[in-house]
Amino acid sequence: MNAAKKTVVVALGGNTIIRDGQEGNIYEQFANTRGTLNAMMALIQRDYRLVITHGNGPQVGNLFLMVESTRDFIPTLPLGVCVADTQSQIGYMIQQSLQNRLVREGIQRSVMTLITQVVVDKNDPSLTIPKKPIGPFYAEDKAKQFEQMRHWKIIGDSERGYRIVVPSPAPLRIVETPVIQSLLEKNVIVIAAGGGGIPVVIEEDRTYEGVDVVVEKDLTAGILARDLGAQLLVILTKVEKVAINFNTPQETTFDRLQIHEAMQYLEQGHFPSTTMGPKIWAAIDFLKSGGEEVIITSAKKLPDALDGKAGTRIVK
Ligand SMILES: NC(=O)OP(=O)(O)O
Repeated sequence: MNAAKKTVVVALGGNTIIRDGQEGNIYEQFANTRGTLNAMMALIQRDYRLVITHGNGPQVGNLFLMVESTRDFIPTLPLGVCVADTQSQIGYMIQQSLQNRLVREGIQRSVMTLITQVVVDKNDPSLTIPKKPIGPFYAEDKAKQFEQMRHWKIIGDSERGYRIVVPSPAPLRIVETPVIQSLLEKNVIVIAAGGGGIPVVIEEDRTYEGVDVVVEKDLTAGILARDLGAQLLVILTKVEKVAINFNTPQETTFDRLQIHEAMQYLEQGHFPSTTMGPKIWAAIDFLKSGGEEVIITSAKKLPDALDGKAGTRIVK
């Protein structure tokens, strides 16, 4: 093992892979996945030990709708299993896309997707409170129709429409952390804890049992980075920089934020709980537990952000 090598955990939003205005079919998802590879290559070229994690909000919502629409003919799948399903599906897209890019560039480095479980607290009240948006955005009338007919809880999400919400407890730890660590020591690029991790609780006899929730991937990325002793956490999203008064004439973006400033803006309500909020929480927790630096930016801007020419850096 090269002791000087630094570890980075990079988190891709599920909506980087299914984009606004697209149908979201698998060909679009593969193309969007390939569109993030320059960002991954920028980290590989800087010789980091690399862990990639990703969201699954749009994908797990679509799968949930597929399961619901066939429930009269085919046995249903619980939400936790839908998370497992999307973790492997998106992991496969990233793994194969990155392997092909490495082959084309003549770089010999293995890539592996790991089925990864995340422990949540059995007594967390959030296990039964729907708050995490998944799946497509609906117009208000369609959303109301779903609420009445299907008894799903639906909320307005980021002024772009209405989405189904599901419970989303806080992640505590990743079950497979030691395996990820040993793969990193062998210089394998690991895709892990996708979709926030497959949520499990620990039973009295220390066994794991799946639960039907979707964990926030930014929070999982933060604890994954913390527990791996990573130096850098990168959160890739739709915007280039963190902003306050977002989408208003007073919008102000940041090149650099200190923890106390990020905390202050969070408390002032600048970062919504379904978009930038979890990214800022993850950044603060990671830095407080030993991380060196967090970069929040878009996949396109990451190469520049690594050189300090784009994105927002959050530091201690
Ligand atoms: N699981 C999760 O947080 O996914 P998104 O980032 O796509 O919402």
